[in-house]
Amino acid sequence: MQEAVVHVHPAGRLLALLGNPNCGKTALFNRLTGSRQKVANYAGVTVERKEGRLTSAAGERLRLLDLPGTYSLHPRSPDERVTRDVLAGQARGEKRPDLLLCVVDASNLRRHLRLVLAAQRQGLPCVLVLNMADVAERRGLQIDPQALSRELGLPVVRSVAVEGQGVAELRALLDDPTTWQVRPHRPDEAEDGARITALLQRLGLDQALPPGRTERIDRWLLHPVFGPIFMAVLMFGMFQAVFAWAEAPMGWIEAAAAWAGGGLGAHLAEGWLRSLLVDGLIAGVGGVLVFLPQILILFAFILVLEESGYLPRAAYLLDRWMGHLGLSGRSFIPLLSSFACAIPGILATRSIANPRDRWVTMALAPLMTCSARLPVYALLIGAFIPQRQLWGFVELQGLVLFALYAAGIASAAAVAWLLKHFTARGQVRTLMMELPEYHWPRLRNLAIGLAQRAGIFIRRVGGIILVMTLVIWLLSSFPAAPADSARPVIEYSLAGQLGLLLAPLFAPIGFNWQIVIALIPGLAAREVAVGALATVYAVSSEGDALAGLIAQQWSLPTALALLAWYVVAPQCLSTLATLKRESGGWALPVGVAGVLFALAYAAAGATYQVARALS
Ligand SMILES: Nc1nc2c(ncn2[C@@H]2O[C@H](COP(=O)(O)OP(=O)(O)OP(=O)(O)O)[C@@H](O)[C@H]2O)c(=O)[nH]1
Ligand SMILES: [Mg+2]
Repeated sequence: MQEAVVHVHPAGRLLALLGNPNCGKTALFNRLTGSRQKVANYAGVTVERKEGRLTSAAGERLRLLDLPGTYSLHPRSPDERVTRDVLAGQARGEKRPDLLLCVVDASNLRRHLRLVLAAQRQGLPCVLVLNMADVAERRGLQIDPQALSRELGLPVVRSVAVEGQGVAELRALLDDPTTWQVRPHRPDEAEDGARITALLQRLGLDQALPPGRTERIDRWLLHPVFGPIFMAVLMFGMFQAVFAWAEAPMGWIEAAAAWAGGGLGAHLAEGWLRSLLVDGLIAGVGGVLVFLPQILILFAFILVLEESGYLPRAAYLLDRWMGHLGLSGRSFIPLLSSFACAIPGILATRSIANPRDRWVTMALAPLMTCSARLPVYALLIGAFIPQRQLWGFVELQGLVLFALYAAGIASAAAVAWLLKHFTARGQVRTLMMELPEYHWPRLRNLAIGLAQRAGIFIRRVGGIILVMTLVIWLLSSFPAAPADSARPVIEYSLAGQLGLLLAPLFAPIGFNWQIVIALIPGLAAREVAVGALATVYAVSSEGDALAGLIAQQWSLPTALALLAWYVVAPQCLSTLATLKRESGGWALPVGVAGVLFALAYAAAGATYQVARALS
């Protein structure tokens, strides 16, 4: 039988947002469609096409595509290819747009207008969105939208996307039939530069802007000596804050879980139901949920860094250093995103043009310490590292957390360095990266960002973590022990038996069988290991908090070995699946998993043996 591919497009005319990176396309998209796509102050935030719906002023329903930013229609990186394909009508399952909304940064017309001229040559109707008008005006640029409209032969709308200015005018334009007409354009690309210069001259916009706030700040933050010092202090302060600020809210969550467990325990008769609810549900899920405050503090820092415009500066400062590892500053932002989660980090590599750099960056992403590791780190640090201050102002626990993140970065550096020697290096690259204007982060965006992260974490806790924790509870509770058993009850259960069976394999690196049990469901989501430990210990003991129990029962070398394991081990199946999808084959995920598991075993083993020898 033959099958024909039939593309069925949803109803409604199709609009697409086109523009250079970081000109505010996604901010406008969110305002027009009510979506909450990620907006941040650096180039290359959007790497996929996203769809939303909007209504015109008169009530027509239309579809709008948000596209990755691009400097030209001759794509150099995978994300730019996405945009080119949509414009050419070659994107799979999508028709060619009926109208382009060309977004430009009004304070940077000379560069941004090039793409507008290129868009006009596509033979599609265009509207020019003069975004960041607030920034341009603050810097003393007076742009007359009507004059610009006459020069370009396009409708022009002044906009401040983050405040919703210009949105109503755009909606109204969509009801005007002339908006949808293709206008004549000049075909010759070679003349674009001269044309833009002449145009800016005629509009009186060709004077060089005096140095603004951004230049003044950068004199310090990009200073060869002061810049790196500032960056180090900033990162260090971030990890200090994660422990220092989270203490109180963590106490509240712990108290709530203990209260719920105690209350339920008192009302239910001894038996499997009580064990399921108290040991499985409350111990397991509460054990993970307690780390929410720390995760949110970490994300608050990351969001402020993203919105302020500091991130590309950090990339710039690290570029030379990354060059020694065979990478460029381009890899910095994908790697930094991986501190939240490796999956968006791997997606962000689409903005890297060089294929070799791209796959190396993807391979390194799992080594960056994702937020799912934070609960495990925090649990072990809380149990084994005393709460003490060094030199009167440094929290020891925060220092150890900083060291663990640094260890992840150091192992990534080591792998990158090895890869540099074993793979063909790409050609020498100079970092071409825009340094955006600094912005004050908007409180509203920050709150939305944090609420989204909290939502993701709570859904994980209520979903995969809950399910896995209950599975662990089942496996650790059945089959039940005989009435006259001499050994601990849990050793009769399936989980106990499996753990005991696998334990010899992990004995050389200091793991006991309880850890082994916790690591297996940890493959589904790293935090599950914490919930699983909480459940395994709750089943086999009475009521103490997990941190206290493991502090009694594990040796310090065992705890350090587990930390070392967690720094390196590629314990997340969804990351490996993303690696397969983005690299288009099995070689990368299988290679990464193999190498990193071997490294994790070696690192944990070395840590264990050294710590034992020293203690
Ligand atoms: N002051 C000001 N800031 C804006 C405006 N529009 C967007 N921004 C900020 O500019 C930055 C970039 O916005 P995005 O919407 O992520 O830009 P984008 O064009 O989607 O960027 P890519 O996805 O990387 O191509 C963010 O920090 C926004 O908050 C505006 O009109 N005025
Ligand atoms: Mg975007």
